[in-house]
Amino acid sequence: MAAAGLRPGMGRLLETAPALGPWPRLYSTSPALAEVLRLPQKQLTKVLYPLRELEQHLVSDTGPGLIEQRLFDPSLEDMARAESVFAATARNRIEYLSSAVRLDHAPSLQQPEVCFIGRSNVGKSSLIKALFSLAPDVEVRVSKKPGHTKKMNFFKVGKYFTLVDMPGYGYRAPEDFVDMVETYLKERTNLKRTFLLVDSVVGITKLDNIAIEMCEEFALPYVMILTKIDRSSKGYLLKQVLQIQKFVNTQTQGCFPQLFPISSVTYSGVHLLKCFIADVTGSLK
Ligand SMILES: Nc1nc2c(ncn2[C@@H]2O[C@H](COP(=O)(O)OP(=O)(O)OP(=O)(O)O)[C@@H](O)[C@H]2O)c(=O)[nH]1
Ligand SMILES: [Mg+2]
Repeated sequence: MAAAGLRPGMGRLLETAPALGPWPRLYSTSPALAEVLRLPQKQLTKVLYPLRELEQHLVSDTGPGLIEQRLFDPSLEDMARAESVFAATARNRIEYLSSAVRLDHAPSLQQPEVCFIGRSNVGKSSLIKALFSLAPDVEVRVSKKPGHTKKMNFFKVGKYFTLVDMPGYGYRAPEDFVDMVETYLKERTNLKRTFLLVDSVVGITKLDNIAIEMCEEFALPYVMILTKIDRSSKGYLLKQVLQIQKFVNTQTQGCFPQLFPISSVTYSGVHLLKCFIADVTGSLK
């Protein structure tokens, strides 16, 4: 079965997977880790470690570090623990808290906070919806039309942290975007990490560059997420990843050197990202 050759701990996690029968698709359509662990190894790597899967297509003499993917390399046990942080239960309430158009309207909380910024339509709300797929009562609105999210939307993840879905910059951005988002990024004291989403099909645009410069200027610790990876061929995605990785390595100071490619459709990369968020907010202790 698919477990052969997998890392320690995976076998035990597999035992907890429900008996589902053979997996019919090329990748996961289920957000639950236990079900992902039942996939054949190739598909499993693609869902849990998309960079590792891409790296296999690099020629061997290109040298290490071309894709910085092993800085954050959690065990499957950590991924399972992170999953429980993101799973709603009676004791772990995951809920929409409030929306704000100004920082002084934001809920005042002591919990660590993470926020998601990026161009309108890049997939911020879709990603948050995918992160909350085990909390189906939480409503996160997504739309084909850019500029859908107009306010900062705050969500509480149990006793662990809050997560903020931001309006997008660029096309149909709200008028007060700059006041709202810049002030938030500059002054929110419990903000632990900013996740900057870049469309993997489009690459880093001029507008993304402005956001990157803002993160750098405010000395924010930020992380680049590459969205919509289900939309490209492997070859194209690899080219984009290498280009963006080079940019991060040479042009940024505050950006975490490991990229997080994700698809909110196939859940590829979403489990790893959940684990990273749980880790940076101190939720895995
Ligand atoms: N194929 C694919 N489509 C995606 C993915 N993520 C988002 N989309 C689509 O992209 C569009 C925009 O998604 P949203 O999540 O609303 O984007 P947003 O960044 O929140 O946009 P604003 O709220 O306008 O700033 C929708 O049509 C989504 O279905 C993805 O991973 N794969
Ligand atoms: Mg949105």
